[in-house]
Amino acid sequence: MNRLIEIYRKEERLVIGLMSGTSVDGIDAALVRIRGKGLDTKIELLEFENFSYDDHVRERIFELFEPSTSTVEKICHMNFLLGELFAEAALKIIKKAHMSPNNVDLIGSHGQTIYHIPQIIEDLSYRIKSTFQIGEPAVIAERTGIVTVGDFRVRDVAAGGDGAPLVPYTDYILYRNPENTIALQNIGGIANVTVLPAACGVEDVMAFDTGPGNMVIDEVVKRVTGGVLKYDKDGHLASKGRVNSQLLDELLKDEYFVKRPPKTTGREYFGASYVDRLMERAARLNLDKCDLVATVTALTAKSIANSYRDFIIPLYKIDRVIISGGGSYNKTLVRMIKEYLPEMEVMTQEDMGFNSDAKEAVAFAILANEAINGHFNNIPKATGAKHPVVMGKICM
Ligand SMILES: Nc1ncnc2c1ncn2[C@@H]1O[C@H](COP(=O)(O)OP(=O)(O)OP(=O)(O)O)[C@@H](O)[C@H]1O
Ligand SMILES: CC(=O)N[C@H]1[C@@H]2OC[C@@H](O2)[C@@H](O)[C@@H]1O[C@H](C)C(=O)O
Repeated sequence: MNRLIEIYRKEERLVIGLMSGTSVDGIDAALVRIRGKGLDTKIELLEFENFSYDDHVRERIFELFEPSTSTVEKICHMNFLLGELFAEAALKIIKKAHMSPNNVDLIGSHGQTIYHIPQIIEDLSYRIKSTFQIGEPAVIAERTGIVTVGDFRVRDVAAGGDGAPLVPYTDYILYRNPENTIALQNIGGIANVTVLPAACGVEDVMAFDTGPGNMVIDEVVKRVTGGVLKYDKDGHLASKGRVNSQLLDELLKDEYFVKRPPKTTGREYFGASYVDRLMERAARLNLDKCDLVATVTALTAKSIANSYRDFIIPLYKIDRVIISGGGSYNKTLVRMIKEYLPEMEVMTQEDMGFNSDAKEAVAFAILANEAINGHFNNIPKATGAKHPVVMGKICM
């Protein structure tokens, strides 16, 4: 029988979700048991691991983000190399679960975003938005023998959306609550929020990127330590510094923070050139290392809090904020968010007994499951798409 029909007919599927985010720390792989579809989806996380990139691979991925260091040859090659690494991650997670590829029905792979242009560019007579994820799903299907769904974002972009954020759809399925309004705040390279009003329908879900998450902090830490540190572990450096309010206020005037949702951003906006300009301003103000790290940590915290005050609180009273992503381990950042939002209960996924790191990989397993069911899996209100679509390209 056609393998796709066989998978389609199953009531329960074993699905692997693969994700590499904007921080480029590694490939998250989650093995999930999924029953049902849409609002009836039930999941059980069976296995999870983050497979770190080695430093050389990470550097080569970073080269692709910058037009000055990227080439078509490097992109062409890395698309296939990452396909191999994603396939390897899938096979390792299967082995860790003491299973074989034959037991697994499906892989949902996000890939690696290397460029994202959510603003409309007028070209010829077309109005073009674009986004680009690599990590060839055909290679994953070939190496694992498992039907692989990849390249999710582009269909939403084709329908007029930003192709992001996509996790709000799975947040809606998994976290909606009849009594409480919940804000799910992810702090990865970029920070994004999903607001699930109490007893919401899918049309009530609000979601957008609030701005930088760890991206600016990581880059500043790399520069002030001469590359010795790659991130501010547990927020240690920031905890020793003092926030410079002059620089913070200047940074918060950025037009991205003023723009109303739906909106998304990425490394093209808050990456290396943004930090070049920021370092120049910091030098003029004579800021020491720890004060600078404290100030950019406050930038993430305050831009999150301001997003709530400007765009969410006028519409909904938030009962609980649940933080996920690597930023939830930065104690200084979490402390600052709590200080800037004193009226809210702020907790982390770990406080709730969940695995914060696995959240996005699990989301791509669910999005793949929806695709196989022919179920719409974007939220037009969050991405700005003109209508719901089924995202994901299927490699048999
Ligand atoms: N113990 C820790 N202390 C401080 N920061 C941490 C810690 N652990 C991870 N991080 C931060 O989290 C980042 C990785 O976060 P995460 O894996 O959620 O990002 P991502 O998924 O790549 O990004 P995105 O969600 O934007 O795609 C690291 O680059 C680092 O800055
Ligand atoms: C284009 C792209 O890769 N965007 C990512 C990025 O990382 C966080 C934020 O910006 C979010 O909008 C999105 O990822 C998550 C997984 C999402 O789509 O929900």
